[in-house]
Amino acid sequence: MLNLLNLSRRVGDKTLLDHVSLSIDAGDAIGLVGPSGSGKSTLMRAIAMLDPLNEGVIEFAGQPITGNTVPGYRLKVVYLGQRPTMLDANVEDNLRLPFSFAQVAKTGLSFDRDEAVSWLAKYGLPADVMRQNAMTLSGGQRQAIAMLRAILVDPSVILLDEPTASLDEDSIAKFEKLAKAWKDDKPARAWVWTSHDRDQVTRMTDRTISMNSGRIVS
Ligand SMILES: Nc1ncnc2c1ncn2[C@@H]1O[C@H](COP(=O)(O)OP(=O)(O)OP(=O)(O)O)[C@@H](O)[C@H]1O
Repeated sequence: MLNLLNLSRRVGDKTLLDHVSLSIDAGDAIGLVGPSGSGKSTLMRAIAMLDPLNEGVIEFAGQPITGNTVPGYRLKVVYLGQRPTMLDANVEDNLRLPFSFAQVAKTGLSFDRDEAVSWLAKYGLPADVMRQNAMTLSGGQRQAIAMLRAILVDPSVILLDEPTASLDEDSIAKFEKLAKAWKDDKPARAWVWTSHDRDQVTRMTDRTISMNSGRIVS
């Protein structure tokens, strides 16, 4: 589904990614591990095409992604970081936000409130949370809303970059359950998940890739 070929990223004289190649297949659940500073976030952001590359090609569904194919690709391959940005607005407005983007409108997707409410319920939140200001949510709830905002646009791959690093045990369990519900819903869905918690990597992924110094080492 997704082929990364020889991705390199340099900033000044520093090499952040050094000729990284990787295939992500439909249904994959990949754990990306490595010491702090080894390049995991840099690789995840590169896969999401959020940062420029000096070298390399990203192919999605057999097509190299460049120029006018990038915006559509960004809807299918989505990055979720540790502290996602929320609008100072209610949860519903936050969930509706992607649907105001021209690129999403082009796909014909529209915001489905009932679907949003059913995902909230899977996380254990009642429908009236839709009216709550997102700034008043707990860290775990905010992360769940950020995940739902991604899910509602129907991506193929989610890049989960230490999504639960700052959460308590209960919120971690609920987030993992929500993520599993998304993945199990369609077998072709895939994720790459970075975490310093080895137990979480074991729970949430089928194969592990290790990075060091901007390279995949195993
Ligand atoms: N924009 C940038 N400019 C310069 N150096 C950067 C930039 N972004 C990241 N780096 C450096 O690249 C290296 C890899 O950073 P990255 O955040 O990808 O590591 P990581 O493996 O995700 O670490 P952690 O596990 O702590 O999150 C680090 O040395 C970091 O300081």
